[in-house]
Amino acid sequence: MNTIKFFDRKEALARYKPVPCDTHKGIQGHALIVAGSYGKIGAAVLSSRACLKSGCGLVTAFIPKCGYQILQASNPEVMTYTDDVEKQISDIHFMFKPDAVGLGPGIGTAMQTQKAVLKFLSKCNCKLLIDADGLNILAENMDSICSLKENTILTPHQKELERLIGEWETEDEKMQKAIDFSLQHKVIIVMKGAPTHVISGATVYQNTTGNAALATAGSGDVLTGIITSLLAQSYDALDAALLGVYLHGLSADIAVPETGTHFFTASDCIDYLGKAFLTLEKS
Ligand SMILES: NC(=O)C1=CN([C@@H]2O[C@H](COP(=O)(O)OP(=O)(O)OC[C@H]3O[C@@H](n4cnc5c(N)ncnc54)[C@H](O)[C@@H]3O)[C@@H](O)[C@H]2O)[C@@H](O)CC1
Ligand SMILES: Nc1ncnc2c1ncn2[C@@H]1O[C@H](COP(=O)(O)OP(=O)(O)O)[C@@H](O)[C@H]1O
Ligand SMILES: [Mg+2]
Repeated sequence: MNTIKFFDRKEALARYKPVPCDTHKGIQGHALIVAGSYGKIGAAVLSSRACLKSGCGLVTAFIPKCGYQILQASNPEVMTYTDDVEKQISDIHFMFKPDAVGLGPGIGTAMQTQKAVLKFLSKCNCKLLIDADGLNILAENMDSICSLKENTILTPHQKELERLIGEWETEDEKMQKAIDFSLQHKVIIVMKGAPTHVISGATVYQNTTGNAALATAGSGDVLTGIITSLLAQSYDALDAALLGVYLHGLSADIAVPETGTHFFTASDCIDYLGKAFLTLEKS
């Protein structure tokens, strides 16, 4: 069994980079969030807002046409590109070079979306995180995994992980299969759960923040936004994954004494992110 390293405040401080006082939005990173479909534009709203609220200079969301007004009204600071198709993504196109892309929350697995994602993956050469339906599409088209750039971040919950690596019988077997997958495909796996493990080849980190309040719709979409933001701000993939998971959990830990567990939603996770970042900035 591999040794597990605990990722705590000391580890987070060692990786955290304060924002330089002479920076500007043009060098704070431009992230692209590819998310949403009819009925799940909320996933795009949450992930793009979390991305912006984690320090990214510019955030653009690529969404189906039906999400335009919802997204612009919910997140006025986020720019949007829309697909030509109304209810789902059919062709991912944009006119700038993103520093990082977060792809998958709420996009569904319609055939035209699958084709669009596979085409995008075959051409994408920037830092990339794949979540949710992006992972489900990958699992249904395993050949395309060869086209992923080294250190692409995958953020599966348990069910999505099973679709990617197959079933397991014990927790040890699950961990070993995830490690083998990470080694074979040279990807970083954020194995979401309670607790979350970040797997980079044979190295496994266990996160030390987070609580049951995160068991609520959209909290994974928020995590996608946070990690993509850190990637765009020039954190390397492993540091972005580790710090993102830590801050996401910490935000919920800070929130819960004030909100309670039942009341807490994914939007609260975003609202308390500032206080989570402050615990690193103040030291
Ligand atoms: N407001 C929105 O627009 C929202 C959109 N969402 C999107 O909806 C799509 C479907 O996501 P789902 O994750 O619900 O669908 P999935 O079918 O991928 O996963 C749901 C299944 O996985 C199981 N599962 C999830 N986490 C688990 C865990 N930790 N341990 C064991 N089993 C677990 C559930 O019990 C259920 O059977 C995704 O694209 C997602 O991003 C969700 O994030 C919810 C909010
Ligand atoms: N009981 C729990 N304790 C700690 N973290 C949790 C718990 N339940 C869920 N989470 C976290 O919440 C997030 C849920 O992600 P996900 O299942 O993708 O949600 P969604 O797809 O609804 O956005 C993950 O980061 C997971 O680790
Ligand atoms: Mg999810």
